Amino acid sequence: MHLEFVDFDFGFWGWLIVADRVFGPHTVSQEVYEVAAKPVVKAAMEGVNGTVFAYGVTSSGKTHTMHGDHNSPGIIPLAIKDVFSIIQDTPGREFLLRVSYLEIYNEVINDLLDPTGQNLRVREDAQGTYVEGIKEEVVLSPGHALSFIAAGEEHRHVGSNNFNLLSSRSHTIFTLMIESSDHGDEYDGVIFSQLNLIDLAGSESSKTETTGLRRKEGSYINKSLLTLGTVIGKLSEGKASHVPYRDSKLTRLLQSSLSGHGHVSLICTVTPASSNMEETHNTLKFASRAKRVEIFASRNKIIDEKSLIKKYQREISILKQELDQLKRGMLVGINHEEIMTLKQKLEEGQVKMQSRLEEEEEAKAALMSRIQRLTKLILVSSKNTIPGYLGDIPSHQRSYSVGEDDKFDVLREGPLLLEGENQKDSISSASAAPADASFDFKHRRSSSKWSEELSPSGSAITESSQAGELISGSKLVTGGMTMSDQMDLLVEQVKMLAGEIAFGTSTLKRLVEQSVNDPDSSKTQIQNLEREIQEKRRQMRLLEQRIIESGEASIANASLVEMQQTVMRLMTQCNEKGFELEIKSADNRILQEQLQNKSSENKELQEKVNILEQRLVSFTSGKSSMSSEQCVSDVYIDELRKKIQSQESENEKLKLEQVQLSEENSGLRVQNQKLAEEASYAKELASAAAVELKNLAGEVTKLSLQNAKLEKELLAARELVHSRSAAMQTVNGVNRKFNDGTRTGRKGRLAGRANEISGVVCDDFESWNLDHDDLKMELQARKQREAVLEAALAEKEFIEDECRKKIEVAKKREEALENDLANMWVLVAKLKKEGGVIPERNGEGTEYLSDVKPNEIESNPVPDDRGALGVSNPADEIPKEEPLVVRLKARMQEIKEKELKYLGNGDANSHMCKVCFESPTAAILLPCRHFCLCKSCSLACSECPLCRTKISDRLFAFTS
Ligand SMILES: Nc1ncnc2c1ncn2[C@@H]1O[C@H](COP(=O)(O)OP(=O)(O)OP(=O)(O)O)[C@@H](O)[C@H]1O
Repeated sequence: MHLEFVDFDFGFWGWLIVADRVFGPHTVSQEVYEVAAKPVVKAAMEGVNGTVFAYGVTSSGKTHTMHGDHNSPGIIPLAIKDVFSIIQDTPGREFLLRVSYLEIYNEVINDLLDPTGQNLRVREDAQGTYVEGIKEEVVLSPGHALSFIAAGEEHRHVGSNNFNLLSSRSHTIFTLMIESSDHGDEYDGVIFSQLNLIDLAGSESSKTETTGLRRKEGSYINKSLLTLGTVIGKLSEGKASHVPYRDSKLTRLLQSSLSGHGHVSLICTVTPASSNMEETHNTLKFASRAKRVEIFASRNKIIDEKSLIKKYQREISILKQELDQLKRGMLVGINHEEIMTLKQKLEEGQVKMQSRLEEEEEAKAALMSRIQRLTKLILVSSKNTIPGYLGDIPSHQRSYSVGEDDKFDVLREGPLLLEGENQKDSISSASAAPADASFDFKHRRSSSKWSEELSPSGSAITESSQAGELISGSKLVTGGMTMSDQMDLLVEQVKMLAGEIAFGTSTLKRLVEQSVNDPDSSKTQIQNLEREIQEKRRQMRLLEQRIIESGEASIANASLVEMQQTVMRLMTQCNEKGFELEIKSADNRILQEQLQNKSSENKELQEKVNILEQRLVSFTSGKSSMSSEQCVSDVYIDELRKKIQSQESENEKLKLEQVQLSEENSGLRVQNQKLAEEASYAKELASAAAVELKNLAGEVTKLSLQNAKLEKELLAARELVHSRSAAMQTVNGVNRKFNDGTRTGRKGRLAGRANEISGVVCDDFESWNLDHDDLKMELQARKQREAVLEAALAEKEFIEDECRKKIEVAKKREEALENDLANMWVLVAKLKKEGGVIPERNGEGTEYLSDVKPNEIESNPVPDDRGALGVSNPADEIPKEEPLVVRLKARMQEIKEKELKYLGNGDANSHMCKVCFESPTAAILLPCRHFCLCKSCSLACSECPLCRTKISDRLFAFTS
C-alpha cells in the first residue's frame, strides 16, 4: 500500500511557515514524528499549546499515522514517550500531567475515558473552549497514559466501509494537559499548556458506498470537515471576517488552537489510488490553504490558583505540616505537669527496673562466675587424664577377662602389686619385680601418667598429688557424664577402695599370722601393707570428700539452672512490665485527657457556681446577714431543692390539668359541634328574617309610592278647586259690575273664575251665564270630592306616618337582628378560636361570651308590638343561664311571629290592628286581607290603604 504523508508545519513562536515536508510511502512514523510533532511536543512542555492532527480521505492512513501499531508506534505514543523523557531530562521542574480523550460522533461529544460522559457540552472561559464534565486522568508514566488511550479506543465509534474495515466514524481528540513549576526557591509560578493530538475521521466521497447509519455518519463527518476547511480558509485569508467556528463541534473545540495562540501541525494523508484523485486534490488544496494561516504562538500565562499542581503542592505542604503536628501531637493535649508526672513515673519505673535488673545481673554474674569457676575447674581438671586412673579399672576388668582362675590372684595380688609398684615409683625404688608382666605394664603406664601430670617436678608421688589425681579423676567424668553418673562412679570407687582396704586388712592379718613363723620376711610386707591400707583409706576419704563436693556441685548446678530460669522469668516479667507500663502510660494519657476535659468542665461549673453565688450574695446581702459561704451555698441548695420540688409539684399539677383539659376538650368539641349546628340554624333563621324584612321594605316602598301618588292627586284636586273658585269669583265680579256691582256671592266668584279662565269669556258671558247652574252643581260636587280627598289625604298622611314608624321599627328590628347575627358570628368565631368549644362554667352549662353579655343583647331590643323599644322584651324572660344561641333562637321565633302578625297572613295573632297595634278585640279583616284594623281605626279609613278596597265592603272577621 502506498501512502504519502504530507506535513505542514506552521512554525513556532510566531514564525510563518518554516517547513513543509512530503514523506514517501516507506517513511516510518518516528521520522514523521521527529519532523511534524516533536517540536510541538517540546514547545508544549515549555508552556505553548500545541495541536497535531491528521487530515485526509478515508483509508488514507490517519489513524495509522496518529496511533500506529505495535511495530511502528504513531504520533500519539511517540509524543507521550517524548513527554516523559523530557520530564526526565528536566530535573529542575515539577510536572503534573493529565489526559482526556474524547470523540465527536455525529456532532455529539462523548467522553472515551468515561462511558457515562455522553453528549457533553462545549463551554468557553478565559483560557478558551473546553468540554464541560470531561474526565481527566492524572498519568504517571507512558504506559499509564497509553493504557487510557487503549481503554478509550474501546469506546470509539468504528465501522467498516468499502474502503476501510475499521474506519473511524468519529473525530478523536487526545489531550495532554501539562502543568509545570520550578522547584523550591526558584518557583516562578505554574505554567499550563495543552497538547491536542487529533485523529480526524476521513472525508468520504460519493464513491464511498454507504447506506443508513454509515451515510449519516459520513454526512456528519463531511460537514464538520467542510467547516474545518472553511475556517482554515477564512483564517488563511487573514481578514478580520467572521470565522464560523461554531458551525461544528470540531472547529469549536479547536478554536483556540486554530486562532493562532499555539503551535499547529497538520499532517495530511493521501492515497495514490487514482480513484481517490479528486479527494487527494482536495486534501492538497486544504493543506495549501492551511499553510497560509498565520500563527502567533505564545507561552501561556502563568496560572497559580487554578493549577492542579499547585493544589497538590499545597496539599502536600499541608499534609506535611499535619504530619509534623501529628508527630509533635504525641504530647499535644498533655500539659507540662502531666508530662513531668509521667516522666517522673517513668524514671521511677526505670530506676526500679534498673535496680531489679542490676540485682538480677548480679545474681546472674554470681551464677556466671560460679559457672565459670565451675567450668574453669572442669577445664582445669580436664587436663588431668582420669582415664589413667580409670584405665586401671578397665585394666582390672581386662584382667578379669583373663580367666576365672586368675581372678582371685588378680584380686588378691593386684592391689598389692600395684601398691608395690606404686611404692616403688613413688619412693623411686622400683626394685620390686612385677609378678605379672602385663599387670606391671599397666601399672607402669598408670603410674608414669600420674607422675607426669600430677607431679610437674617429676618427683615422687605426694599426698597432694594423689589427692589431685582422685579429684581430677572424679572431675573428668563430668566432661562426658552427668553428675549422677559421676557420683555413682565415685561411690563405686569408694566401694572398690573399701574392698581393697578390707582385702589389705585381711592380708595384713594373714601376714601377721605368718610373721609368727617367719618374723623377718613378713615384717616388711606387713609394713608395706599397712602403709598401703592407710593410703587407701586416705584415698577413700578424699573420694568421699569428692562425693560431698560433687553433691554440692550438683546442687550448685541445679541452682544455676534455677537462677537462669529465674533470670529468664524476670526478663519476661520485665518485658511484660514494660509493656504494661506502655499501656498504663497510654491509659494515663487518655485519662489525662479525660481529666483535662473534666477539669475544664469543672472549671466551667465552678464559674457558674461562682456566678450563682455572687448573685445569691447580692440577692441576700440586703436581707440576710449570713456571712459564710457555706451558709450561702446551703441556702442556695435549699432554694434550688424547693424550686425543684415546687417545679415537680407544678409538673404534676400541669399533668393533671392536661388530663382534665383533654377531657374538657373532648366534651367541648361535642358542644362545639352542637353549637355549630345551632349557629347554622340561626343563620338560616336570620337569612329568612332578612328576606322577610326585605319584603316588608318593598311593601313600605310601595306604600310610599302610593302615598306620593295620592298627594299628587290631592294637589291636582286642590289646584282645580282653587281655579274653579277663582273662576267663580271672576264671574261674580262680572255679575256685580253687570248688576251695579251690588251683589256678591257665588255669582261674583263665578264671574271671577270666568275672568280668570279667560278674558275672552267676557265676550261669551251670555252663553256662560246659561251654564251657571251647571257650574254650581259641579262646584258642589267638587267640593265634596275635595273634602273626601282631604280626608283621604289625612288618612294617607296618617298611614304614611304609621308606615314610617313601621319602617323605623323594622329598621331597628333589622339592626337588632343584625346585631344578634353579628353576636352569633362573634360567638362562633370565638368558639373556633378557643378550640371549637364553649368553655363551661363549673361544668354546669355553657358560659356567656365575655364580650357578648346578655345585657348587650338586650341593649339592642326588638321593638315590641307597639313599636316601642326596650319594652316588654320576651328575651328578658329567658333565664340568663340559658345559652346565647337558645336565646337567639327564641328571639328569632318571636320576630317571626311578629312578622306574621304584621303581615296578617291568617294567623290567629294576625288579627291585631295594624294601625294602632291594639289587641284584636274588635279587629276586622279586610276582604283584601291586607290590613287588619280595629273598629275605631277602620272607621277612620274608608278604604284599604293599600289596594283601595272600599271599607264599606269590609267584612268583620270576628269580634272578641
Ligand atoms: N503507512 C502505513 N503502513 C502500513 N499500513 C498502513 C499505513 N497507513 C495505513 N495503513 C493501513 O491502511 C488501513 C487504513 O488505514 P487507517 O485506518 O489509518 O486509515 P484512516 O485514514 O484512518 O481511515 P478512516 O478515515 O476511514 O478511519 C489500515 O489497515 C492501516 O493499517
